[in-house]
Amino acid sequence: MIIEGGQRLSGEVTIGGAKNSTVALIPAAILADTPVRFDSVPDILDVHNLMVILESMNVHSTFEDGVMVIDPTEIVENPLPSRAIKSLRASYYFMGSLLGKFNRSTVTFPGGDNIGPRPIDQHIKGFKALGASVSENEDTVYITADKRGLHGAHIFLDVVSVGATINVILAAVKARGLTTIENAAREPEIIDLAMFLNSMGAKVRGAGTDVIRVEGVEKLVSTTTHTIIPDRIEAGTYLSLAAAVGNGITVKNIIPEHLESFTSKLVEAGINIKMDEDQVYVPAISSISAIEINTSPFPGFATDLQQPLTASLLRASGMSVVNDTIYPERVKHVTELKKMGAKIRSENGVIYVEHTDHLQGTEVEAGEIRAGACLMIAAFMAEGTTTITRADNIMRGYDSLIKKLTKLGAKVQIIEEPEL
Ligand SMILES: CC(=O)N[C@H]1[C@@H](OP(=O)(O)OP(=O)(O)OC[C@H]2O[C@@H](n3ccc(=O)[nH]c3=O)[C@H](O)[C@@H]2O)O[C@H](CO)[C@@H](O)[C@@H]1O
Ligand SMILES: C=C(OP(=O)(O)O)C(=O)O
Repeated sequence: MIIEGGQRLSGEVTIGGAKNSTVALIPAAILADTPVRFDSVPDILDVHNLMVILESMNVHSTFEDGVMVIDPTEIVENPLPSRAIKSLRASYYFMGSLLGKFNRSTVTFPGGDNIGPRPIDQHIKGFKALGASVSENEDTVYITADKRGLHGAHIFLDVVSVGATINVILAAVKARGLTTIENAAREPEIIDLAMFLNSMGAKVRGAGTDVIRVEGVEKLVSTTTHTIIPDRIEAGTYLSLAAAVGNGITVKNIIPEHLESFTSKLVEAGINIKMDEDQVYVPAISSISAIEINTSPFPGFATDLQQPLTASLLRASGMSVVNDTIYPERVKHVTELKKMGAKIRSENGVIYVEHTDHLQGTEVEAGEIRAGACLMIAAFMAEGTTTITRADNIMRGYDSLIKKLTKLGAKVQIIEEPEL
């Protein structure tokens, strides 16, 4: 990705469907006994890779103008394509959905972002509680239920995990009896998944609270289109961009409640945002105050938004402190920002951001999706040209990115499209 820095950006940007919902909804779709239809599907690399995985199971899908139709009625059990599986962390949701569908699943341990260790012990604990046996061989996980299939169970998650909460819901939705998940994650994407499953006849209650009850049903029949919620992380990224280089930017199609921990930090930094029912306006900013950020599970400040906002904080007077308690090793952006001249350092997982007058365009690497988003914002702040390598990491999760940025007046291009 090549970016010419130094211009102020302005205008409107419309947020797409949430990546972290979509990557759970697509694996969930194979549980259905009918075709399913989603709209507001983001045009991102993760979605195209998930379509490759579906096709390998003879599940045909189409994707046009944000509408995706998935037909799982002819699904067959096949080995999953390891390159596509390893391209995104969320392919681990096929563990839960294949287990729910066929009473067994074999999934290569997925990749995902380079953000530090990403254990799945809580997912495995949940599958075992539902009656499955689990074994691992190198990078493959084999999960099998006995002939009677999965049964409901009481599961207390030892850590608040989005991934484990979703995987247990997927496995439990067709299991015999009642499953109770305690200490469940409360992210909006979990509510979105529950709404989709319930629209097909599932009985998932309590999503959005820390106790979720799933009563197993035999059939899931889709009769409506499920509209995916707006991406709060994409919205937060454009809001960070607006704080960094905006000359008046409106971010449209948001759910303000999903962004409260983030927008309250903007307010704390002295940014005079104007919040409406489903959009937020950020005026041109003359000064930003230093702030402290601690990430935590929803409704706390999202781990996925510490990096984009860190770039904007280089403008702040004084020293900001960013502490990612979810993924303390998620500091890939720090060394790259330094190459651009940023006064920033990380010590024991805590990032210290000092006011930086001048950033210089250079070559930097997007080590993971949100580190990439941070570098993109820094590139717009910098003088001269910045080349971001491994930009495929950014394209994993930002809908129609080049089109949206160009509309705001950005000079940005991708010179080599990522391969599927
Ligand atoms: C709670 C939280 O902020 N979750 C974020 C996390 O979700 P993601 O689903 O990746 O991560 P989890 O919510 O599952 O993990 C949260 C924490 O629990 C730990 N853990 C998780 C599963 C497990 O079996 N064992 C275990 O110890 C993880 O190492 C991590 O420290 O990253 C995603 C991608 O950036 C974000 O969209 C999510 O909002
Ligand atoms: C880390 C992220 O994605 P994933 O969990 O898909 O790797 C993210 O969305 O910031």
